[in-house]
Amino acid sequence: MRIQLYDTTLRDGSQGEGVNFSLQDKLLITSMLDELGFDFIEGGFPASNEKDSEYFQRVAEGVPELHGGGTRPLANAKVVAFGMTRRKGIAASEDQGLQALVKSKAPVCTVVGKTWDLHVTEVLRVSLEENLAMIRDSIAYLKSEGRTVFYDAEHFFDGYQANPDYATKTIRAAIEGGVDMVIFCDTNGGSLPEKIAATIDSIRPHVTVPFGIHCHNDCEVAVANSLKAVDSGAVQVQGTINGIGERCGNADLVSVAANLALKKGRQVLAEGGVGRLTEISRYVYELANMNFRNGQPFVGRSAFAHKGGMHVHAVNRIAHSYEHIDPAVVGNERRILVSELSGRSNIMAKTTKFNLGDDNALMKRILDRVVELEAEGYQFEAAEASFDLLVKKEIGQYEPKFRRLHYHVVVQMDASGLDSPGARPALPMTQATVKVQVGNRIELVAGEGDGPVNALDNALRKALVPAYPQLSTMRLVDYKVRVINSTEGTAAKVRVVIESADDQDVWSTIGVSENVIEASWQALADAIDYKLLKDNGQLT
Ligand SMILES: CC(=O)SCCNC(=O)CCNC(=O)[C@H](O)C(C)(C)COP(=O)(O)OP(=O)(O)OC[C@H]1O[C@@H](n2cnc3c(N)ncnc32)[C@H](O)[C@@H]1OP(=O)(O)O
Ligand SMILES: CC(=O)C(=O)O
Repeated sequence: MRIQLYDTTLRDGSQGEGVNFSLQDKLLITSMLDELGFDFIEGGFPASNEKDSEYFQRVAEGVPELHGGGTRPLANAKVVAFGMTRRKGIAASEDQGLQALVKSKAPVCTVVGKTWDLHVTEVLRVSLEENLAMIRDSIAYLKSEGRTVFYDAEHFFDGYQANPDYATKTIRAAIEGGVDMVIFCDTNGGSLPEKIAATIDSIRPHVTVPFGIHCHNDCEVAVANSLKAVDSGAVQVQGTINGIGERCGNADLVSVAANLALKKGRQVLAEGGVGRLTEISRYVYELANMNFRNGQPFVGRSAFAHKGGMHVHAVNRIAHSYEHIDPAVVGNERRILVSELSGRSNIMAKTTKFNLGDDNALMKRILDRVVELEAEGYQFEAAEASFDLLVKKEIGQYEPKFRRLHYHVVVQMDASGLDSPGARPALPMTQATVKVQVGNRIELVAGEGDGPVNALDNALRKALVPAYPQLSTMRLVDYKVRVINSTEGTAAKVRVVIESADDQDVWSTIGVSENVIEASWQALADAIDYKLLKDNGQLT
């Protein structure tokens, strides 16, 4: 049986700290959710702000095509407008929030209402009877306007525990109002799966309409709770992509979809939708301007990354020995990491592109070198391009493309700006001079930059571009520095990892030294070496 997936990334997800989608972001995410086959997309709270009310007008005109320009109508999903039950003491038809739902023209409206008597009397400060009327009237009004109506029973599980009789009356009021589906919400995220199952079993005889589940993740079990509710008869799961949302977030619909499809044999999404879960997860992180969560189940970069030597040995023989599913099924990929925890199998898997055969002695030599360098502070799992260069050196196929003769970096700052109150000090002047040998030529070149590494990079590139013009297409995209043994104060070693890119590839290189400039030089030099070998076809 199909389980409906109701995405609230654009409403409850936006309630997550630091999350703020622009209108265009919302339209793009809507388009991708629709492509994957999500059933419902809760686009926003039209009574809350202009952006959300405009969203519904724009979706009615069409969502952006993700590949190529133009707009298109939704193909799979229905868009949902969110609001709350009418305010106390007024008719539903007079309530501005409900009017905003009607004005949104969304075919489906979800209204949230109070289940927990504590919230009714102490937060809303209305009588228990008035709250029942607010629920009933609001739903009846939206139904009279021709909408499909879902009722989010806020704090359902806590409310039922506190006063099951009253909680049941609120659900009956929704049904009397003509609701199409009741959604049981674990709003505070404090319930465990056994409470979800027991509460649903207890209320079920009173629920004559289909029901769904909406869980928050405050106990880190929102996905488990959602799956449990499906076992107990829920036909809809509400959640957000990557679990973003208020406080600790919502049930991660990516994991919910994957578990329902792959573990429980339930039908979800459109054909091919499960295979795009990794894509949508990363897309939403990008638009939300959030870092990917490497350890995220199913779709994280590390979800199928094998590091321990014994694991890699086994995975090389039979992949599912250490994988619960084939990563490709959710659009992810297997990765083999190299580190001091590796065995020969990691090295063999990482060097297949060099066609080294199964030369055990060579694998052992490369492994020993990795272990030795990692003991000095290198970390090759973060710098796969430097690992490739290490392999080339160990197999005797490395020819340096340039030789460092000398570099000199100056950072100069004077007292300007310090004397006049309120003035900001000038930026330091940074210059680097680099002397390198390229073939028979000696190049002595100076460069400037925003900081010492930028100046060094500019000078080194300037020195090498005459011999290797392809370096002008390469750029530095990320620079990370980390103190390795911080207890040793200024004598501590630092590890620099640089990410570089050209029009085709992105690669990472590493340097380690007591001196941050020297560590940066090593990583920059490796980045350039890698680019030159790659462009010459010498990395296969
Ligand atoms: C569980 C959830 O996530 S529900 C969704 C929560 N999301 C949001 O709150 C984001 C959008 N919210 C907003 O933009 C604003 O809070 C608005 C527009 C909804 C309301 O703004 P304001 O009118 O300024 O009220 P404010 O936010 O301070 O307080 C909420 C009001 O709604 C009332 N209220 C809360 N829930 C309900 C409900 N289910 N039914 C009716 N009234 C309710 C409260 O009693 C309070 O009114 P009061 O001050 O008269 O007692
Ligand atoms: C409706 C909702 O977001 C909640 O109860 O958590």
